[in-house]
Amino acid sequence: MTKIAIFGAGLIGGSLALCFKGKPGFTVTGHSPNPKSVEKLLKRNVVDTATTSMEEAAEGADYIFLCVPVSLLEEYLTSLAKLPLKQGCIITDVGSTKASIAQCAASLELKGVQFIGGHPMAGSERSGVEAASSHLFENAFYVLSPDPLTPQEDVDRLADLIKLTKAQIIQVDAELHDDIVGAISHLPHIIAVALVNQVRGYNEMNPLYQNLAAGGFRDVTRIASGDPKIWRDILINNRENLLKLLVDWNAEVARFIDLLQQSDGEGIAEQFRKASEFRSGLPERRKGMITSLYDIYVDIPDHPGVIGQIATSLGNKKINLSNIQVIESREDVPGVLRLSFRNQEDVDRAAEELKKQYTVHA
Ligand SMILES: NC(=O)C1=CN([C@@H]2O[C@H](COP(=O)(O)OP(=O)(O)OC[C@H]3O[C@@H](n4cnc5c(N)ncnc54)[C@H](O)[C@@H]3O)[C@@H](O)[C@H]2O)C=CC1
Ligand SMILES: O=C(O)C(=O)Cc1ccc(O)cc1
Repeated sequence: MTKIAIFGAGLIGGSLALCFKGKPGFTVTGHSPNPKSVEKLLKRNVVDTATTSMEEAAEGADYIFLCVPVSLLEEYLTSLAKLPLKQGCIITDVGSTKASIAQCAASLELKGVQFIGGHPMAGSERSGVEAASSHLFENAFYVLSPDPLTPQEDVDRLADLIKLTKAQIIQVDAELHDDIVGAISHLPHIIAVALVNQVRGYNEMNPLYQNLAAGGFRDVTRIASGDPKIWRDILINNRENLLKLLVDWNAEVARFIDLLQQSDGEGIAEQFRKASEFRSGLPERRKGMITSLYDIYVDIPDHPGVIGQIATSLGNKKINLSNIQVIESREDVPGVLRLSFRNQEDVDRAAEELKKQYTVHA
């Protein structure tokens, strides 16, 4: 039996556990210091066994996944290094930053055990094991940041296991990872939060701001709902990169101030053209980062009961909806419904079914 131990089975750890659990030859153990969390893991059937004892969870494990908030990773790795681990055990993590944990691993004496940093580039603004899904990582990138001295066969062994998540594995140096992910994930989270808070301030004077906020505002700010503690840790950990990125962001803001002061319409249009061109080159339907869900959009006439009819027709075909959201709905104007699913198969089946009656944008 290959034993996989998951430390911190929340959104990411729980989703990994679901990818491994039930596969022939594998047994999955969850660890949390909190007895209520252990109980919940067992009740939700996310793991085969669960324990509050770190020693018990780690004992005999072939793979250990550290899935706790970034600020706890080093503490966990340091504690594990003191335990009698199985020879050949691979310890990995899922933290959104990679340089500090790599430095910590390099400073420890890990005898007969390898540490290989990892980061599944998929997730959501939700947290906790309640939001876990075995489909979370499908088609997403999964970064591995091995130290250059790590034997390739160990990296390959971990990669083979991670393939069960259906993610696409890519190796990136830890420092470079933090630089790039700072720009494409951490900075956007700061911008989304700052923008929401700017509008929240205006809304205190006039609640019409909130009422009118739809479409673009919602799309661009979804990630502002991320878990405050998880994001506090990520931003503090990657602060050096983020401070530089925010200087560059200030320059982008200053450019728009300048264009507006000059009423430079051509300059503004040029900014939109360049952005649109780059954005259209982004991978489609790749989960994680900005596009995160399997969504379809349905134009709906604005009359009572239509949402219920759509939900019922999908239910009749046993197609599971993971989320439903009215994006725009005004009197006499067709609204748009965003339907989210857990996998591509459900997206395709739902689109086929709804196309019979509605205009569907997949
Ligand atoms: N949220 C996301 O979309 C993504 C998060 N990550 C990384 O994954 C890791 C976990 O994040 P999520 O699963 O989103 O968070 P989560 O809040 O859903 O799960 C965190 C887990 O750590 C445990 N935990 C929290 N505080 C603890 C403590 N003091 N002692 C012991 N256990 C504790 C929780 O009980 C839970 O099991 C973080 O390092 C994060 O940077 C990586 C990719 C995506
Ligand atoms: O929900 C989104 O779009 C995300 O940005 C998810 C995400 C959050 C944190 C990560 O380290 C990786 C991916």
